[in-house]
Amino acid sequence: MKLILGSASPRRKDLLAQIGLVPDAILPPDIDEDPRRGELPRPYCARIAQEKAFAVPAGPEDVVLCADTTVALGRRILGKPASAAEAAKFLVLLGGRRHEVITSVAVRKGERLWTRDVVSVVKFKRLSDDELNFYLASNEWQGKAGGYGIQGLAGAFVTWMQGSFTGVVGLPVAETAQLLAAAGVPLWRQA
Ligand SMILES: Cc1cn([C@H]2C[C@H](O)[C@@H](COP(=O)(O)OP(=O)(O)OP(=O)(O)O)O2)c(=O)[nH]c1=O
Repeated sequence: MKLILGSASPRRKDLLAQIGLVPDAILPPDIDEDPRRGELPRPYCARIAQEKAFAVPAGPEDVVLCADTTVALGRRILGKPASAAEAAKFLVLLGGRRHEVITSVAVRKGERLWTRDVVSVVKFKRLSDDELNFYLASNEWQGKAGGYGIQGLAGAFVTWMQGSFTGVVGLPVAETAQLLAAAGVPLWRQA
């Protein structure tokens, strides 16, 4: 049995290491992440995590771990911004209000699938022009859902949150440990 992390995200690798797990292989999936017309954030996020899990090549006894993180403002999905201008638009939308961060985790062994959606709520302060420009210049918005990373400079914008901090960063470690245990991955074993 091999543990395969199906993710190009360095955060997911680090969060897995936080619970003492080093994958035998890292095989990032390549799937179409465009939302379907009218698709709501949570079903979208769950669908993408599952599609990622089935897109990773693995043997019948191997365990594949994939996740997707989606920022949702009401029914609206804020994905990874394609440009600084789009990141600016997202950050202005997020300023002064609450939004949801959903991370869906999918663990697959052969045809069996274990899944979990972890929903957190994050509140941003209203951003001044200086804060916005400083943040955009940092480039920390790149490759992150909603155009920010709570674990970096944007942590200073977060006045309140409820849920799973590790979930917001990309892999909710408590729920992931449960799913992996269900799939038979040995956890809490002395080296
Ligand atoms: C909201 C938020 C997201 N993110 C990141 C986590 C994810 O890496 C990224 C959302 O994109 P994802 O599509 O979930 O993941 P990814 O493209 O980085 O990697 P892969 O699909 O190969 O697993 O946003 C943070 O790092 N901090 C945050 O506060």
